[in-house]
Amino acid sequence: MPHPLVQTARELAPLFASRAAHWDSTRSYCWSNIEALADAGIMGMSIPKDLGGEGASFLDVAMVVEEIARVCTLTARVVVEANMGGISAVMAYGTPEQKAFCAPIVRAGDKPAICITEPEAGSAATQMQTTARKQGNSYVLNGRKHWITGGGVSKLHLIFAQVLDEAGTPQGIGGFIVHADSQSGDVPEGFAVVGREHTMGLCGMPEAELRFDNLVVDQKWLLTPPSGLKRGFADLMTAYNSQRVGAGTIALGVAAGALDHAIRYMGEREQFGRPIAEFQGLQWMVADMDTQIHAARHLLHAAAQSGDAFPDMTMAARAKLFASEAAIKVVNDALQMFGARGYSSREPLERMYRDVRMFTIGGGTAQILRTQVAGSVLGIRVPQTRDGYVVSDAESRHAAE
Ligand SMILES: CC(C)(COP(=O)(O)OP(=O)(O)OC[C@H]1O[C@@H](n2cnc3c(N)ncnc32)[C@H](O)[C@@H]1OP(=O)(O)O)[C@@H](O)C(=O)NCCC(=O)NCCSC(=O)CCS(=O)O
Ligand SMILES: Cc1cc2nc3c(=O)[nH]c(=O)nc-3n(C[C@H](O)[C@H](O)[C@H](O)COP(=O)(O)OP(=O)(O)OC[C@H]3O[C@@H](n4cnc5c(N)ncnc54)[C@H](O)[C@@H]3O)c2cc1C
Repeated sequence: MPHPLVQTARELAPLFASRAAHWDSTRSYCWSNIEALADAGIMGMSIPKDLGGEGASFLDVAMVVEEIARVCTLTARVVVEANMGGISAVMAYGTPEQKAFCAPIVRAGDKPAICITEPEAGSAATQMQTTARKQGNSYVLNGRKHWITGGGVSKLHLIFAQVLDEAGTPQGIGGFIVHADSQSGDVPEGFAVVGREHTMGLCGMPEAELRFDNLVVDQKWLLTPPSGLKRGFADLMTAYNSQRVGAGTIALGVAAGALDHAIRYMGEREQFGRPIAEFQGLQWMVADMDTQIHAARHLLHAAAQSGDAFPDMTMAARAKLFASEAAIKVVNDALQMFGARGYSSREPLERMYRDVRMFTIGGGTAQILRTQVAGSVLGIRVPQTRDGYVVSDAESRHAAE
């Protein structure tokens, strides 16, 4: 039985569809859609009921995301970040104070920003240079983050940093909850949004560069992962697996929306005196598109339900990898079915094509996800640095005997 908010999302879809081209052409954030999402209870629907949320599962969220992504990729990304990734990490690992602080902000319409990537640390995220050095009861953050979705519009930020003790000795990677509202100017000293990318697609979403110059954060805002800071990165990425499922689901939704448009046009457009739906060349394309969409949905739903508190790493990687590559192909084929009309902004296909291209890049590239799946299937560690090593489970058992 789908969560009632799935039906609500379906009902909101025509409104979001009517506005999608506007956000894209004006490169503006979808504030009015967010108001509708917050009123409906979709912002923070995954937050537990005792903290004011709906207690919805990641599968529930995924089903809502697909409905919205069919018509507006931008709004779907907001829904993902308001329910998965950073906020889900806070809800799982946070102190009562951290949870009580963040939950109402998200329920009221904030999409938290997750700040992992840096100019010199993209795929190699563990090589991040941002530091958080202990000083009394605070941490002092210094560094830069790049490609931060929502930088300048998000209020909550989960900033990944190398944690140092007072002597400067590395303790591991931790996440810091920082409230900075650039819209109202309520920004802590030392926090700055220093640039915005001019992107190919998803144009209404700021992709920003942030800089921290001696940003002082009280120690109570350090999100301490359950295994401690030494394995902090692994725990934070475990929570991030939910967002990988979310990102894959956006790609799925865009593909499903593109197929809807293709089916419509195949019935409308006539050539050689008959609807183009009668040509077998296009019928077989439709069959392949439909098959890819169904396969992606099965993988994503299985991933959403896997793991304990969060989706299993391999299931999430496999599902996002498949869904993002399939979606790019499906949207490309849908655009092809429109002929020249697909290349024009009279139809949403050109926007969907630009939007969907991002999903084999953001959230772990297709190459990185393949490496993670391969490591898991082969049962080996697959470090990517030159001085890395590969030790199979069998070898390590042998060494231990
Ligand atoms: C993980 C990588 C950064 C590779 O780095 P390393 O080779 O240094 O690290 P590993 O040894 O592979 O991993 C260290 C440690 O963490 C565990 N780990 C890694 N990934 C996960 C995961 N997804 N889930 C759970 N645990 C994870 C790993 O098992 C190790 O633990 P042990 O030592 O074994 O105990 C690199 O592979 C990588 O993932 N790069 C991509 C970075 C990324 O995804 N960035 C996303 C930024 S946010 C974003 O893009 C938003 C876009 S969106 O719209 O969602
Ligand atoms: C629209 C968008 C939104 C984003 N939002 C966020 C966000 O909110 N927060 C955030 O922290 N980050 C965000 N990112 C950043 C994203 O996570 C990174 O772009 C991604 O992790 C890849 O890093 P990179 O771009 O530096 O590419 P690089 O790591 O420099 O990779 C360049 C190329 O080399 C390949 N490559 C790298 N290492 C290997 C390897 N070991 N094996 C094989 N191939 C390899 C990559 O696959 C890629 O093709 C976003 C990115 C985009 C495009």
